[in-house]
Amino acid sequence: MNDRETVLSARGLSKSYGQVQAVADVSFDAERGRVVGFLGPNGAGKTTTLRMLLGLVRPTSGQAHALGVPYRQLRRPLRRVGVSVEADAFTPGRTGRDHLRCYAGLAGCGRKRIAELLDLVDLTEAADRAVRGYSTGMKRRLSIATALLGDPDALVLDEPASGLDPDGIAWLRGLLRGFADEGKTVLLSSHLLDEMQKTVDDVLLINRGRMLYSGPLEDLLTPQACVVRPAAGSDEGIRHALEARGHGVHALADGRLRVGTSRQEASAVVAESSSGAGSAIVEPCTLESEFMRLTRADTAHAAGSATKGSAL
Ligand SMILES: Nc1ncnc2c1ncn2[C@@H]1O[C@H](COP(=O)(O)OP(=O)(O)OP(=O)(O)O)[C@@H](O)[C@H]1O
Repeated sequence: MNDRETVLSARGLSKSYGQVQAVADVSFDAERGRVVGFLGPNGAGKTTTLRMLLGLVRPTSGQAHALGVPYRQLRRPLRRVGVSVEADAFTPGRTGRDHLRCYAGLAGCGRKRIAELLDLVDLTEAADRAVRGYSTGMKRRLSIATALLGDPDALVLDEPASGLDPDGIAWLRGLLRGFADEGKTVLLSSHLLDEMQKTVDDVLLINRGRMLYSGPLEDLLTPQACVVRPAAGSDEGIRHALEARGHGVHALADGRLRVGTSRQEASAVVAESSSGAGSAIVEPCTLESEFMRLTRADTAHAAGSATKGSAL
């Protein structure tokens, strides 16, 4: 197998629910050895796409493949693609250990693997308690253990970090990195952008069901752009100074400005502006800044098109 082997893929995937276009013509490849973050605002279409990939939702059009075939055609799927998409899908009266036992047969593993995984997700002590008494984070850990049971080639995880405490989130980051470093593939959705910036190799960014960006994180975080945080009262002056020099400026949700030039150039413009040096902090782009820039621009574009359409 070569390094750039596609493990999970979508081609022209679309899904409509009546008038709602949940996913529109989405294509991507998640490659071997990569952690791929699937990001987007609420209602963007992430869960619907993951569910189509896993054969849980039938696409209106397009195809999704796991290891070269539709997920439902995989033989021994738990050994190929580990899945955590509904962290609450447990029988409440069953213990954590019994839950894993139910899937162990399908995953082709025995008691030893169950004990190892309970240990890995820090549930050994709680293993013989009913899942109904588990906290949200404990259920999430059990769901992750279930995904890992068959020692699969790939993991598909929908918001795996939600409900985990800070130690748990750091643990998950290490787990996913180690998994990818073994040459396996992770596709995960999350709203925790700082965490995703520390975790992922590639980014899929979706908004209104459409793919806005698909590629390496490092290409998204280009040094040819930066984030300017103006001091109170300086924002208008700094914005005008940057725009007067021909730099594209996008206001982020929290008053910061995402600027299409290097940090060095932005710092020089700030220093020369009427507000003067020290009136703003200039920082590198982050996954959060690029997420906000791309999704806000796309949403504004859609709103503009809708207004134009209704005026006709
Ligand atoms: N079963 C369904 N019936 C009708 N509409 C649906 C259904 N499932 C999803 N949708 C709609 O499809 C769109 C995408 O939803 P989806 O759950 O895929 O988004 P998401 O990106 O996972 O959102 P979140 O970040 O909030 O979990 C939304 O408008 C949602 O209301």
